[in-house]
Amino acid sequence: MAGVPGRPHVGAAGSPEPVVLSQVTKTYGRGEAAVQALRGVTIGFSQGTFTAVMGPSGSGKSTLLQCAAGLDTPSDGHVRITGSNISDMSEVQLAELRRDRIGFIFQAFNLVPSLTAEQNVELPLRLAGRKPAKRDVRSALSRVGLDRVGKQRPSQLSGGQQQRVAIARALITRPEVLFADEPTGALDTNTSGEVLTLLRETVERAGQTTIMVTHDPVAAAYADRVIFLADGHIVGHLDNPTAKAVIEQMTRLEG
Ligand SMILES: Nc1ncnc2c1ncn2[C@@H]1O[C@H](COP(=O)(O)OP(=O)(O)OP(=O)(O)O)[C@@H](O)[C@H]1O
Repeated sequence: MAGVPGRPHVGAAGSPEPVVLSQVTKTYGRGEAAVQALRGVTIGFSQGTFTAVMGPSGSGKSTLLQCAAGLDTPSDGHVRITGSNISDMSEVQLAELRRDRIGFIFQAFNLVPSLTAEQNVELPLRLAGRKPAKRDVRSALSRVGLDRVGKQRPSQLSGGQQQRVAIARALITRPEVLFADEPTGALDTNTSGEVLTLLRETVERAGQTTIMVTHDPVAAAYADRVIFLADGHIVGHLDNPTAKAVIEQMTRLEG
């Protein structure tokens, strides 16, 4: 898994892998209270693919996502994001990486309540000291199907609309990788379908590398690949998953 610093890793299939984990372990706490959340995870995420991460509660899904996104550092092993080993980066460099090259979407939307939809979408650019062009902000909202709500605040929007604003905000910087932690966990079935279709379209249209943690087999079926975690290990994967195949695999893991 060695690579040239600053260049994306190239996976076995010959495609670039903007995110690569090599023998990653993560232990929380010490001594008797220590919890091993990840126990030697090695995986690459190819450019332009959509991966779902599934597994029983406590299997390490969120920890994997946090380490893969540079929000947390592994106890051992290496994480390379867009070609850089995050262990070699300072806090400032990591913050810049997260700001400029990575997008995040969370279950709880995490919009700023006092800002309008447009101002929320502009926020990552403002934080990076860039002046957002109104045209870019409107077109980001338009791409997620929200042409008319730019001046509204989050409390005036439905859950699905709020998550669309969060997606527009995550994509405004054109990040190399989009991480989503349970993005449909707070949405009803129909709205979930709309949000997942939007994520799928972004992968197809913009080649957006997307990694999503989910508990929902129907959501996982929107991905190109599902990886399954159990007890901190990757224990299997499914390519071109169907919800039925995902349910079968999960039943085996939880049984
Ligand atoms: N900050 C922390 N401090 C201590 N233990 C933690 C911490 N974060 C996670 N853990 C533990 O690490 C293990 C993996 O947690 P993680 O949240 O990654 O699992 P998960 O698969 O995402 O679970 P869920 O589906 O319930 O969200 C669990 O045993 C959890 O209790």
